[in-house]
Amino acid sequence: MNASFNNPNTAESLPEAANQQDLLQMLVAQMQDAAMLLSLQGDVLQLNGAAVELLGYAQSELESERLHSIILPPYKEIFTYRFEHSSSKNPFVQSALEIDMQAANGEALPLSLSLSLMPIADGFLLANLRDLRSEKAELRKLARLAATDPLTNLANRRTFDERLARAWKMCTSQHYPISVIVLDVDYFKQFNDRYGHIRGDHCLQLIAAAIAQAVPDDSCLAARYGGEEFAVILPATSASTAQKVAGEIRNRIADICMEMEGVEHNVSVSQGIATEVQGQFRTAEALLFAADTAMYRAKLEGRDRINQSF
Ligand SMILES: Nc1nc2c(ncn2[C@@H]2O[C@H](COP(=O)(O)OP(=O)(O)OP(=O)(O)O)[C@@H](O)[C@H]2O)c(=O)[nH]1
Repeated sequence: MNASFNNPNTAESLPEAANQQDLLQMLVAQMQDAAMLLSLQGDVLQLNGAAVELLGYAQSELESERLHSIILPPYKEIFTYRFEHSSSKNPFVQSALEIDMQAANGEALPLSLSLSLMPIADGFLLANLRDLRSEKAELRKLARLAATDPLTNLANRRTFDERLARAWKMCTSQHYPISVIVLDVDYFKQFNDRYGHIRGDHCLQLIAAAIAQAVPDDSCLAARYGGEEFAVILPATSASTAQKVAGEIRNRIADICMEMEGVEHNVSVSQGIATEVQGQFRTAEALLFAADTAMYRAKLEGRDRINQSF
């Protein structure tokens, strides 16, 4: 194909098209949005300027290619099949579909792709490409915000509940133990009353960081469960290992020293642990409730201690 490529940003009238196909190519070249002209079988015939800019390929690099050669799984095989079976009687048309396409620099570009039939001669497909990178980044940011407690940066209660349900299912189906630790800051009302809520907030941040550092790996989750209450999920973790994690949290919190009004102030937490090993808890909620009850026992027994539910 030998279309004359016009500058899409000027209002100069198009040169007279010799035939409909030339006219189609001229129109594709004029489009502001990224577009390609394809044969019905997906051969790339033309990229407009916006498509060259988006994908980074020169027209000549894709001319002998088929569109599915740069579509990434899971749609690669589907597109290969659909193009192979595309004909003027049964063209492969597609409304906006989210796919990943390989750009010239190797990057996987998330795009919305639609394919429309241009009924000229035996037929062409017009592929419209919309860049979804900023939308995806925005969605990831929103998902992160929705999952995180803004004060401490730990997971929030909703994330905790979802992860506990998933971890419970995985561990009980595989007959792995699963442990939960519930932690509550001791005498925190007094702290707030004496030093104010802003210092109280800073204290919660330091405690959250200490808990996060004590959590063994990414399979575990530390969350802010409520005001001054935290919780940790330890999948595939026995009661004795959970006890060690709780001990590590206790040590790290003991190291927190906030100097206020010339006085050093230490904080402590009461912790309750519950572990599901052989079907003693029927649900994840029952396991969490047992850890919470164990934590309250730790409070009653004097605070700054770890209580295991049996
Ligand atoms: N600064 C601050 N304080 C909070 C926050 N959330 C809850 N609190 C405070 O945490 C305190 C909890 O007090 P209580 O439930 O009476 O418990 P406590 O004083 O820690 O006593 P025990 O738990 O019995 O050891 C209250 O004063 C709440 O206002 C928060 O986000 N920031």
